[in-house]
Amino acid sequence: MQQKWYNATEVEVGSLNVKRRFYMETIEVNRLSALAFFAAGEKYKGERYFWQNREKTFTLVGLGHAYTIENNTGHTRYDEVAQEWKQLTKNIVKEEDLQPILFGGFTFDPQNKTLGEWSAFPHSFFAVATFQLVIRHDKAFVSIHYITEKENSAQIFDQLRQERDHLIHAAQVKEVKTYEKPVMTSYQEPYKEEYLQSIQQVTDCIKAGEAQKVVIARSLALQFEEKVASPQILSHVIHEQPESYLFGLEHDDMLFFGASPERLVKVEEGHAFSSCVAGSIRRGQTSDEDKELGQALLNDEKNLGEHHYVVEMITETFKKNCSNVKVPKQPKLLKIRDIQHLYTPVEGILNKDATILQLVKHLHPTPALGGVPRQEAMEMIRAFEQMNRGLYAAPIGWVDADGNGEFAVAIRSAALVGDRAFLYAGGGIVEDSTPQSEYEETLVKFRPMLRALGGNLGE
Ligand SMILES: C=C(O[C@@H]1C=C(C(=O)O)C=C[C@H]1O)C(=O)O
Ligand SMILES: [Mg+2]
Repeated sequence: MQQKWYNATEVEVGSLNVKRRFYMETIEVNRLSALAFFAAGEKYKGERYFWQNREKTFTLVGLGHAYTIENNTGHTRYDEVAQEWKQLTKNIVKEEDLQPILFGGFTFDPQNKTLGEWSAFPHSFFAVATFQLVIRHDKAFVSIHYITEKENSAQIFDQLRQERDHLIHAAQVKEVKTYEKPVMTSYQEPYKEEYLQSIQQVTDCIKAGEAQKVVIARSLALQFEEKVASPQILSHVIHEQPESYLFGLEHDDMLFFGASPERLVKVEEGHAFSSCVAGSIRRGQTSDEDKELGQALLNDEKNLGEHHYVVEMITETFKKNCSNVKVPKQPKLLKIRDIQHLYTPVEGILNKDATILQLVKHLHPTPALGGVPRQEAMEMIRAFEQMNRGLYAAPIGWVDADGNGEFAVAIRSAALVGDRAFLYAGGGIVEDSTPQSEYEETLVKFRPMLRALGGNLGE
């Protein structure tokens, strides 16, 4: 077991300029199960997270909060998080695999005042984990982070080391535990009529020239026989949705989780990447039918319209923040288990003064989840949707202290609160949208999380 140790560094954090010491230690460990590591941290329930990138080359698990950055401000929230993170990490020694990671998300819309399952959730919520597991290209590292105002912390740190060793031991299992799916006792589509009507109304507004595209979403409400545990759900999310970002973020009694195919932004050593994912059709029953559906999607005016707005906006944002911006002229197909989308990757070289959190600030919400023009679309979403999106359709992901990081758009997602779950899905409404087909599109988009939760929609 290779062991690396950093001396404690003293950094000043927060607006009060309290002197805090930031202790960290990282060790490389033999292969272990990320899910078993998450489950072993039961003691930290409410303060855990799980993340895996689309390519499955980077897995991140956090147990316990060494430090959190939270705020409830509006447009300044991105800069505030960036500022506090910079303060916290400015004096630490940085190496790729051996540095603290900040994981969390920004809610979809701080101006939405609708009450519900998200009422207690901060509009920015990020954490540095007490125990952080990183699996990168088959190498696993476990870090302890301890941030304190106390002068003498040697004893506490020793206790954390013991705890870490237990967690690692529990996660180095030969066979990962399998979990049953929860037993669902009720399935509801709240405000279904209002949703169908809103699609008509939004389409009418678009025809009247009030906006060009608006993404309207709705939720499913599920009830289970008993409380559902986070590892139980994550085990099914992991196994059933291999082609996506997988994420789970606990906050008090809630687990927000999902499997999203959509990258908002990734920054790696000065290169920035985004993806335009908009326009949808179901998968075929046979490979011939699947190809036909894909071809139909690539040539469908309505879906090309939905897609085009996203490409235009992301390209424009990249041109303001990057050089060498590359965007293919035609979308490709992105095929995932239940659905196929139109997909256009965008990339560039980040300008010297640009950062990943700035890109998140400018990109969110893209017209894939908000609309065009942005402000008008956001107002219509606030007016028509009978829910608060919380982290659904919002940026979720991580940054390190070097400015690398990745954010997914948290779609195909759900919030689990005790014995209840809320699933979210929507679609891009344009001039020629119809309520019934949009409704059906949301049913397809609910499928992955519904399946993970033990339900199905007549598949
Ligand atoms: C809004 C969602 O997805 C977005 C809307 C899409 C569409 O309308 O075609 C496709 C992908 C996403 O950009 C969702 O999954 O809830
Ligand atoms: Mg659509």
